[in-house]
This record gives sequence, structure tokens and C-alpha cells, in this order.
Amino acid sequence: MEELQASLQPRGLTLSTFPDKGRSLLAARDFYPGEVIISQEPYVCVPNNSLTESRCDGCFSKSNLKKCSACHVVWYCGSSCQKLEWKLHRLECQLLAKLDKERRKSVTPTIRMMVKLYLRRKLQNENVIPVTAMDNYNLVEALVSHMSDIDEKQLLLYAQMANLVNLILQLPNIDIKEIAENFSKFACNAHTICDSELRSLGTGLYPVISIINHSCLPNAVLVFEGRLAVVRAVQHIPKDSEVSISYVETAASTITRQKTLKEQYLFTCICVRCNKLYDDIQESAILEGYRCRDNGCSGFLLRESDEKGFVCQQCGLIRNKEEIRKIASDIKALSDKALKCSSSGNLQEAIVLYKNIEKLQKEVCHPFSIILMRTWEKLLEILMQLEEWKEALAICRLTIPVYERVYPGFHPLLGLQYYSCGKLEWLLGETDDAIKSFTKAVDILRITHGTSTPFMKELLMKLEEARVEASFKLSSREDS
Ligand SMILES: C[S@@+](CC[C@H](N)C(=O)[O-])C[C@H]1O[C@@H](n2cnc3c(N)ncnc32)[C@H](O)[C@@H]1O
Repeated sequence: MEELQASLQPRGLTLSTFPDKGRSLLAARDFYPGEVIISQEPYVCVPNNSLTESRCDGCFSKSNLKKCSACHVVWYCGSSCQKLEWKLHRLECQLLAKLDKERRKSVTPTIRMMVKLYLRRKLQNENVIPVTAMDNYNLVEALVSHMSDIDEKQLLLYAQMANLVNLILQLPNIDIKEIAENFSKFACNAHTICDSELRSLGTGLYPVISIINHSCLPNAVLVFEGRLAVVRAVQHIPKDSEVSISYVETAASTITRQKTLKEQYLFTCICVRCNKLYDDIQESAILEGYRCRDNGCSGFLLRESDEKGFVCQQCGLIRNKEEIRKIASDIKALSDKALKCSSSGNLQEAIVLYKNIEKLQKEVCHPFSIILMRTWEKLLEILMQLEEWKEALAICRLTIPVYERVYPGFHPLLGLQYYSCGKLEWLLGETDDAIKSFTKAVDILRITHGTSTPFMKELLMKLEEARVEASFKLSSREDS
């Protein structure tokens, strides 16, 4: 770790260890919103390839793919990506090619990532791939695994997966227990690699980025430029304070966030947001609870002590538990049907069902409820697929106030939602509104995504084009 400390120092970073959360990354100088704190290439990564969708192993793109003719498992979009991966894939390819057809089907992305991890370690040990302070297997060894917190069922699954990896690798002196522990390390430390619009593309292990702890109110954000993981400050991070990112969706009540963190990452979060008790009860009731039965009241409800109903914390009106239970069960039945319709491609029927869900949710959910927000997101997604732009814009606009509230400050999801709104407004000829939305998107995304990626260049170009169009419209109006 001394070597790593030495390489972090010139970047204005330092490592520390806290008793309640282990290693942490600290700022050794002030960082400001939009500044890159650290970036790292993956130690290993794999695309989300499945039987239904394939991606290039080098750049994760979906176009012009050709399957490796020897192993029939890995895809490439062209020779440059194939060359980039060649040193490692040469070994992997020989191993995968030896497997029979049925066995090859069991080589999931996670199994492949483990195989690649051991092959990369071997290549670094043999000096085929260079070792640096930020790129070496010791960093993988130092990752937390939480092995003692894993239940029997999960342990058994990791043991079976480790056996399969061993069978593929056929390396002498390999420790099956260590492979199983590494699967647990993947679960606690690996990151989902996303595109600029936060759509999942694959998974990667970034052992230095993995030192950054979680906060439900993070001061930094992790985004990807291709496979490169980039952490940017979204707040002023004063010298000596801890750098934090969020591992999970922050638009959720503390109970939900803590449950997800415990299930997926095996820890109980001790961040400031999780420790704020009163505000949190109110916040959770707004995000995932019920609204007052008086439509003019914006109060949130809490359960009555005798459990008969819910009391509005603003006007005191009581809402009957049975009434809420009935609506909630109707919503559940409709949601099951809507999900079936949308996954079977029956989008028109799905729209009708989601609109009915929205109507019922408006009766019971607080206007800032994330449950209602998820329904709007689903409606927006389907309306976009159906190219119903006007309706899509109306729904997109509804989501903005909720997004503003649940993703405050420089949050990529808020920036992306403004971007979607702007694109719809521009398409529908509402140029002035499009300029406002693109500007808001730029203000946020230049901090979270930087300005040099093709994605940001496209957004900046759209804003420029919209401005030109607006001034053209204005001058044509003045001329006539
Ligand atoms: C990706 S690692 C982060 C680095 C880790 N602290 C280490 O020592 O390697 C995730 C682990 O760090 C700890 N951790 C991260 N954020 C935490 C938080 N907000 N509260 C408590 N523990 C946390 C948990 O043990 C978690 O499983």
C-alpha cells in the first residue's frame, strides 16, 4: 500500500483507515465541483453478454460484431478491439475452446471475469503485462470480501462457481477457497460499467476506485468514459475530508437504501443521511408513503398508534387503512399485468395500464413520491418507443420537480432528465424551452461528465443549434 500512497500523493489524495468502515480515500487538497479526483482502467472487465444480447469485449459496442472463431464465446467489433485484448484473450481463448458446447453456455460474464482475473495475474507475474502501483494483483488481494457475513447458500454457490473456474483455468496449485472469496470480493467491490446515459454495459473491477466508500449523500460521482472509470467531485471537497460516491440509487427511503446496501454489499451504512433520524421519518413517508386525503393539503401521513389508519402530519386528517390497502392491492394487480404487457411488446395495452396505475397512485401517493415517479419513468419509456413525443414530453416535465427534489445538486440523473426534456421540446419545435432544458442539462452534466466526451460534445452542439434556430426564428419574425 506504500507504493499506492506514493502514487496517490501527487494527485492530491491519501489513504486512511477508519475502524467502522475500513480503508478510505481522503482529499489531501481541496477539490471543486467538476474536477476529476481519480480515474482508473479496469484490472479486468466483461460486457453484459447474454444469449439475447452481445457486446464487443473491447469497447462494449453492439455494432458490427463478429464472434471469435476459435472460442465462440467472445465478440469483437473490429481488429483494434481484438488487438487491445489479445494478450489476455489468447490464453482465455485456448481454455474456452476446450470446453464442450454445454459447458460454454455456463460461462457467464461473472465466471469470465474471474477467469480473466487469474489470467491477468499470471501475465503480470510473467511480466507479459506491466505491473504499476495502480495496476497490480496486490490491490485485488487487499479488497474486502465480507466472507464471514455470507450465508450458507451463497457460500455453496460461490464454491460451485469456483469449481467451474478451476476447471476452465487448469492452473497448478490454485486455491478454490481463494477463488470463492474473490467472487465475494466481486460482489462487494466490482462496478457496473455504464454509458454516458447510465445504461449498463458491463462489469469491471477497479481496485483503487474500490477504496472509495459509500455515502447516501456523496460528494463525488463515478462515471465511465468507455471502460475508464472517472470519479469527479460534485461538491467542494475540503482538504482532509473523505471522498465518497453512492453505490446505490439514492432516491429511496433509508430503510430501502440500507436494505439494498446490506443485501448487495454486506454492510450497514453509517453515512450522515442514514444517521439523521427525525428528518428521515418525514422524508421516507414522502418518498415511499401516502398522501393526505385532502387534495389541497401537501402533508405526509404516519401510522396512528392504534394502527387503524394514517394521520396527516400537517392537517391531522385520518386516512382509513382499509381504503389504502384496497387501492394498493389494485395497483399491485395492475402493475403485474402492465409488466407482462410491456415485456411481451404489447405497448398500447401497457400504456393504458400504466395510466390507470398513475391515476390510482395519485390518489394515495405524495406528489413527491418516488413510486409515482417510477410509473412516470415507465410511461415515458414506452411513449418514446411508440414515438408519442407530445405525451412523452408532458410526462417528462412531470418528473422534473420530483427529480429536482430527490437528486439535488449535480446529479447525473437530473442532468439526463433535462437533456431528454430538451430533446423532446426541440423535436416538437418548442425551441425556447429546449434551450432552457439543454442549458440546465449542460450546467449539471459538465460537472458530472466533464466536457470532452463525444456525448457532451453532442449535447453542447444541440444547445448551440437550438440557439441558432431561436435567433433565426426571431429574425424571421422581425422581418415579417
Ligand atoms: C468497495 S469497499 C470500500 C473500501 C473499503 N472500506 C476497504 O477497506 O476496502 C466497500 C466496503 O467498505 C465499507 N463501507 C463503505 N461505505 C461504508 C459506509 N457508508 N458505512 C459503513 N461501511 C462502509 C463496507 O465494509 C463495504 O463493504
